[in-house]
Amino acid sequence: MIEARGLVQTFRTGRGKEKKDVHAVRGVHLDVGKGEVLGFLGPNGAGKTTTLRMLTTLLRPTAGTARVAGYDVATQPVDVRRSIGYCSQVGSTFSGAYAGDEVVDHGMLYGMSRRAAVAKGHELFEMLQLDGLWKRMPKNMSGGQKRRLDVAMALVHSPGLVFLDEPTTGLDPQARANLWSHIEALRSEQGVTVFLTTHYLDEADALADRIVIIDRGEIVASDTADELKASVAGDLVALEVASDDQVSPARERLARLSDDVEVAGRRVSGRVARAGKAVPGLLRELEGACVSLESIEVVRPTLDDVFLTLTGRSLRDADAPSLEGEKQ
Ligand SMILES: Nc1ncnc2c1ncn2[C@@H]1O[C@H](COP(=O)(O)OP(=O)(O)OP(=O)(O)O)[C@@H](O)[C@H]1O
Repeated sequence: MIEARGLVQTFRTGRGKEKKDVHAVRGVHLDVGKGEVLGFLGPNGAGKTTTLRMLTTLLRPTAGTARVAGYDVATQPVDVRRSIGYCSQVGSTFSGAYAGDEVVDHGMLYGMSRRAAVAKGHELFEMLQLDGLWKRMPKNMSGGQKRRLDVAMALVHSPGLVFLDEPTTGLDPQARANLWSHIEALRSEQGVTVFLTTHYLDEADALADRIVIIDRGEIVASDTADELKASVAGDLVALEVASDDQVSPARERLARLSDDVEVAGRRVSGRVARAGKAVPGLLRELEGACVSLESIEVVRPTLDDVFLTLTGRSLRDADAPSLEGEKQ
């Protein structure tokens, strides 16, 4: 559904001597298959929206090519737009008409008949739990309802591929969870391919089949959340032994599985690849060495651990301000 090769976007900012190039996206390769939910994750300013704007034909790439839904973004933009749905980060600007009429107008803009757009609109209102709000003006809706209306607008013409740019930013936890279940249903019930940008780790973790992490305009990782976590960080295994003389044998057994064992009092911990598989054997060995445990904790790494390992920075704190290139 999406095939991007070497996408580049360089913005020229400032005037006269203050002219600067901002290298927002620096050679992005991406492949997204049919029916896949791709989580496009990165800190603020990493280049997520810029990449998405190139893929949706809103911005012409400085270099590189992309095919979206089978069409070239540079030479066949109208075909691309007809084939996709797009929910922008800022949301739609509504005209002051009723919510239902907004959706119908949007569908007709894509060439649907009024009757087909009304029918599809009602179907989407039901699916997105907007029933009863057809004749409500969007300005009188809650943030969560408005965001779901944005999604309805993106879906009215039944695209097979939908781009959602930070769809849950600004929503309360309940509204976020609610929108997640709708996004999940798009894929599982309707086979829609979803390209989702987010800077929420839990969102990418919960929704995406595959996660692509972008940092400073470059892709630094692409895999399932499980594989990313397994390959980079390893699970943290923490043992609490029953007495001081058991620390040493526990440390020795854990060191067979982990390169970075740490000891703090009676707590012995270390990162272990695929701990779910390794821990039963470890427990048997500890028992054989007469080590008795007060507790054992296995903590799975987060996507933030992955980002930290890849870039040396935390995704939570990272922003990507230093994209500016040479002064012109
Ligand atoms: N029109 C523009 N002119 C100049 N610089 C721009 C423009 N649009 C974006 N940028 C810069 O390009 C970089 C990437 O921005 P982009 O909006 O793609 O990031 P993002 O990952 O979507 O961030 P966020 O999560 O904050 O939305 C940033 O440094 C941004 O300031």
